Amino acid sequence: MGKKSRAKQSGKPTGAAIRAKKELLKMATELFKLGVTCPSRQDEWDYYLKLYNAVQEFSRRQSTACKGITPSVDRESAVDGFETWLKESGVSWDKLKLHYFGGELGFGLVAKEDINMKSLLMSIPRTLMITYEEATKSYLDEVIAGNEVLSVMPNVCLALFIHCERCIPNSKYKPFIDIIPSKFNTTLYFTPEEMKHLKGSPSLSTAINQYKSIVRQFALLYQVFHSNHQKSDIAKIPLEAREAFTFDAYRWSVSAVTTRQNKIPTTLLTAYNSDNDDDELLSTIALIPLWDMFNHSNGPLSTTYNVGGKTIDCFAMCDFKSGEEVTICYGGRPNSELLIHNGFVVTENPFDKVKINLGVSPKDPLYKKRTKLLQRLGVVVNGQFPICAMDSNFPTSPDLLAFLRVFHMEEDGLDEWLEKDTKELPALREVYLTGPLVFKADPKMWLYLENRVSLLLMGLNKSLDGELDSMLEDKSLSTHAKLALQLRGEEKRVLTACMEFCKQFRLSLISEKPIESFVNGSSSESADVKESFVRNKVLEKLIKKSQTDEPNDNTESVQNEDNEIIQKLSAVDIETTDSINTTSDNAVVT
Ligand SMILES: C[S@@+](CC[C@H](N)C(=O)[O-])C[C@H]1O[C@@H](n2cnc3c(N)ncnc32)[C@H](O)[C@@H]1O
Repeated sequence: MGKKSRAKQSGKPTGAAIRAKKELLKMATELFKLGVTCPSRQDEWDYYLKLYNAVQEFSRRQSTACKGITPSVDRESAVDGFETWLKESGVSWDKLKLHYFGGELGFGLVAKEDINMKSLLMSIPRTLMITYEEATKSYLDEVIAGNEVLSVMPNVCLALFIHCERCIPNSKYKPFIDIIPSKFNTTLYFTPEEMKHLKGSPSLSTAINQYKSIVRQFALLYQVFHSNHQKSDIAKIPLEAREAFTFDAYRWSVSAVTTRQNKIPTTLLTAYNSDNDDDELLSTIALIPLWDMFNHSNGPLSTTYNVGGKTIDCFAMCDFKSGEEVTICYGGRPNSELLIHNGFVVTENPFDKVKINLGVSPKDPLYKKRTKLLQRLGVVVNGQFPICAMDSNFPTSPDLLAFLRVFHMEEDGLDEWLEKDTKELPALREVYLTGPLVFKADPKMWLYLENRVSLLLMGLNKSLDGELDSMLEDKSLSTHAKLALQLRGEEKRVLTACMEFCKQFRLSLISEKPIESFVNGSSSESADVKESFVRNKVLEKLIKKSQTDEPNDNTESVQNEDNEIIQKLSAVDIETTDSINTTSDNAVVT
């Protein structure tokens, strides 16, 4: 008998298997290095393709070298087992039944009878939930405590714990895990062909950053599992979970967390002062069976945590007719977050926001003074500011207004505001200003924002060409591609409304009171002419730029232009924190 077959028979790894594992470990190190790279905005698409291909290559090698596979269960056949498990655990949900809607929605809950607003729909005991606290008390305890990433990232721990429980055949959570979808529509599941439909949207960078974070976490955890598997903290993690730790398995658990997790109070609650309003200290994250089968629609939050009974209690957020789908509200999330973390987009979402990058250039001669005033206002000098859907409010946030006003101040204005008492500073955050506080530069500020937003719109419109509806009906496009297009369509709606608001607001400012200093000694009529000249000049340059660049963030290279206004159109690269950015404040009111 040869060496190879003897090794096979004894169950010991062969030389080839050892070499393959070493090779994978080396590749994981490279993947990690690639995952910590920070590409510039211009390079991010190429970077994403490189990272995506590296992950594909890793997965291909891993699937031939390793025997571990994560179990995959058909959801519909898991329903009976799930319902029996709920019944045996004493969960009562008599007014509802599970229903499979198919398509994007998957499962949901339907009313078995007419339901009145505020009636109790279900109570789920804490003992059935998969929580971060449970993970820290499990076979993962030592590795969580000893690893610098895991010890500070509960959502990563929860994802890892779910992965492990999914691999353990006799897990107590098996009936729950079996009913979770086997695939998701989060952007982690997008191919580059699908992701490319996000080009032009500011959400592309966020989606790429999210992908990058998850690759980095995967590569790190792979190394932890495989570089020293004899260490006691690693050895106690079930072998089947370590063997089946693939990128596909990790993105599944991450997506299970981001689409289904919620905050509940920590069991350490009594250890803290109950007056403490630091939410982070008081809450932990959990996957809540059955409650996580509710789909989302807008409405009031209607779930509470019952401290005495240790249950989450969910109440009807409105009346529902028998046979109607019963939904809850996941909270006020913008569409870009909904797509990236939850895998869906809401049409005319009143909580929608589109982020724009703004920053004061260090080359600005007034950089120090602007920075000082922004710091006094508690507003970032370089950062992302949201443009909000007009449905519920103004498109601008108070911070954005304050930033823009400081950004447009002349030196004497900056000096004046720097001398003011802190109590007076909030005026800079107001949309409407009256009396002596009217800012001379406000029309210029609204024009700037209008230009900045029209620039984003130009990027969004590229390849959308006003034909969104027909594109969404195109049967050759995948669900993911359509979700990306839908997101861009919604972002376009938000930005168009904002642009119109800026224009109307500026015109009303100019028409009510000609502002002399807006342009040198001019009347409001010549101010308009000058404005439109400047605007056209800005747009002309930006169009030129957007024709040669990736349309993601069109402002970056105009930073060095000599035109005063163009010079101010600066953009910054913001690295998102290392996180799996989970759904957090969905609906449990603690
Ligand atoms: C907490 S789960 C709800 C149950 C889920 N439908 C299932 O089949 O397991 C959240 C997921 O449901 C889907 N979903 C929820 N509300 C939706 C909506 N309004 N439109 C489209 N999909 C929705 C999304 O895929 C989301 O990630």
